[in-house]
Amino acid sequence: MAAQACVLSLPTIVQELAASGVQEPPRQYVRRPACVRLDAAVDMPEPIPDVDLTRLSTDADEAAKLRTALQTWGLFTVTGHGIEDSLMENVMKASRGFFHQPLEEKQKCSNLKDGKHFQVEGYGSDQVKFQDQKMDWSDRLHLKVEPESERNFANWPTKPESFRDVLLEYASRIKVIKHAILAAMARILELDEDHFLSQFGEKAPVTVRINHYVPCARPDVVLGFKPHSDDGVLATLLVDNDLVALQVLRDGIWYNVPTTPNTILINIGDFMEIMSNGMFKSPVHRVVANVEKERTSLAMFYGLDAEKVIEPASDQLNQPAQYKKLKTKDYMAGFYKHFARGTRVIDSIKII
Ligand SMILES: O=C(O)CCC(=O)C(=O)O
Ligand SMILES: [Fe+2]
Repeated sequence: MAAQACVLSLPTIVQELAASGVQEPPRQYVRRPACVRLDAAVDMPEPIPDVDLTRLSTDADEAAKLRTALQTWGLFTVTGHGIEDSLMENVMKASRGFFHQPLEEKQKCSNLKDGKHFQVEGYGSDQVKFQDQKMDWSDRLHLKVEPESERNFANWPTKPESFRDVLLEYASRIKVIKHAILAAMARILELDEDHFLSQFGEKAPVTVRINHYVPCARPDVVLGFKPHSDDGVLATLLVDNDLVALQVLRDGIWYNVPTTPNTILINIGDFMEIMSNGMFKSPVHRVVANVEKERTSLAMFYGLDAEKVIEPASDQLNQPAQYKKLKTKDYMAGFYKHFARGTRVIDSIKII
């Protein structure tokens, strides 16, 4: 394990650290002295809006509910998507099952190629980009699902055996949600119904990030997932238990976001905030650690073709542009740098 002392190149697997029985998290996980508990938050004053997809295109009340969700929390749950509970249970079972395997098996999908060169796709922790970077108390498996031509099964787990098929099945079924929601968002802004859907391009990526959070004796000083907003147009989230762990920031206050198994939570991403000229906000969120229980979540991100220009629909909305336009690949180049520092690319392209 001597190589793991070099924090910059080889971050530790948190699951291994926790299994070794450490009580005090190592320095690189500790974010600040415990004057403010990092896991502190208040409950949301109202339930997260729940949008019924079967009524979205015909019922004005349902569309109004979506509009409110988009302009307040940037988060909502969806029903009426037709995805069976059994499929959601199976994809979460396979996801959790992956993390419950011996390290050796998981390392077959390591995101450190040749044991040292970091790539986004694969199993491990996030890239350490600079000295003193604070690390999250979680491990993750990151995979590219689309475009199909860029699916690299060499990075995918072969165990649990069901993993590949169930994930692909879930990814193909969940597309209906993206379509229904993006068409409804365009209608809400009185844009052409395919305004957002037409932005994706042929090589638009769909990526999956499966997060595994193990218990930590000091949830007051570490975070399971640092504050961030998601890249991409939107993200869907599925969880394996009802632990209160996800929090969203609004007007400087952290709110607990209740999440339950078999319920799909939608999260607006930065690209949508830009394209909607700030009408729809991409929420800053984080995940707090828990003393007793582990948790697994599966987030699916819908991005745009790397060559596409992300730009506000300011002309169509008759508004001055609030964000500079930029190519998706330039946004992504800045994303991981900002992500590591806990800052947001979107803040750097706002027109003040
Ligand atoms: O685990 C969660 O609840 C959220 C995960 C998340 O925000 C992400 O993967 O981007
Ligand atoms: Fe996120």
